[in-house]
Amino acid sequence: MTYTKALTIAGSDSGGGAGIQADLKTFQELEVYGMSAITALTAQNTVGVQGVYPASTEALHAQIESVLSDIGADAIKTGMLYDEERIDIVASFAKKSNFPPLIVDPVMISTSGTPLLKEEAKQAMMEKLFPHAVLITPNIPEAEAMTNISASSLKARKDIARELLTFGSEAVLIKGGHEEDADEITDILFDGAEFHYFTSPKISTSHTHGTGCTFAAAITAYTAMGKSMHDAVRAAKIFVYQALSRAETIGSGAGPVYHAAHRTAEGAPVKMEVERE
Ligand SMILES: Nc1ncnc2c1ncn2[C@@H]1O[C@H](COP(=O)(O)OP(=O)(O)O)[C@@H](O)[C@H]1O
Ligand SMILES: Cc1ncc(COP(=O)(O)OP(=O)(O)O)c(N)n1
Repeated sequence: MTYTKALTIAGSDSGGGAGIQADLKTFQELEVYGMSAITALTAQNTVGVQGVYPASTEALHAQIESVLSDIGADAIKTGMLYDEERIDIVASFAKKSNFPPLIVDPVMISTSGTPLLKEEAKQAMMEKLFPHAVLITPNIPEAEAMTNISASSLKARKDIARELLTFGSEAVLIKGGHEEDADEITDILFDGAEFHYFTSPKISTSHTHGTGCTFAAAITAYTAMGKSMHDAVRAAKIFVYQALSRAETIGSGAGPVYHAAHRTAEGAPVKMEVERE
């Protein structure tokens, strides 16, 4: 048997709910061999982020080099990148012609409010990394921060997707998890030709820690398996819905999603629509 392999380049969450830990749990659950290159350590739990400790640039470069020069990967995901120096390192690998499909989750700030990317590195991420990505996966605050467009309507989100696509990724996925006062949540995938809408009921829970990381990691795993972008997003949306629906109280704050939920869940109510540009 040949393993399907995926690499995550991201920060470590000591609490185990987001970052590298969420990514590796997701890869394992989907039977994808997971590897990691750590950009920064965070001291983090369900209440918040108590400390951020970047890995040296030398250490980051060496981790990626070690993994890719020997084991290789069928798809790669980025999460917390911390600053421009670390973005430059990832971009120096990503620009190589044989680099695997890259999914960029443009992590900027934790839900608890701690910056995970330096403000001045935002532009570098957009200009240096997005052109190498098959997909970028901003949530609503990230999409707004990168475009200065308020994502308050469907029309605005479509405009945001169009603008973000100009940075050169093959597709843009605007996640709707931060939609307030909604019964349903819609994620919008745009590839320049079509808008795909993925809608599910909004699960009423405060235990949403790690949803974005888990979603992007599942997309990466399905991409590594060879699924089309549309099919990878659909399957990942089902995976994260199931994980959210079984999130339990761990710690005293926002608990993590439960990555093993898909083992016993019977599907998920995800609707899909498509619209031509
Ligand atoms: N309360 C919820 N109910 C159902 N799905 C959710 C909920 N919150 C987030 N999601 C889904 O989880 C995924 C991650 O979205 P989001 O929470 O916006 O990302 P992030 O964690 O980066 O802020 C998306 O597929 C989104 O639709
Ligand atoms: C180390 C680390 N990386 C990323 C995040 C953000 O996680 P995400 O799943 O996007 O969202 P929240 O868990 O913050 O809602 C993180 N917290 N830590």
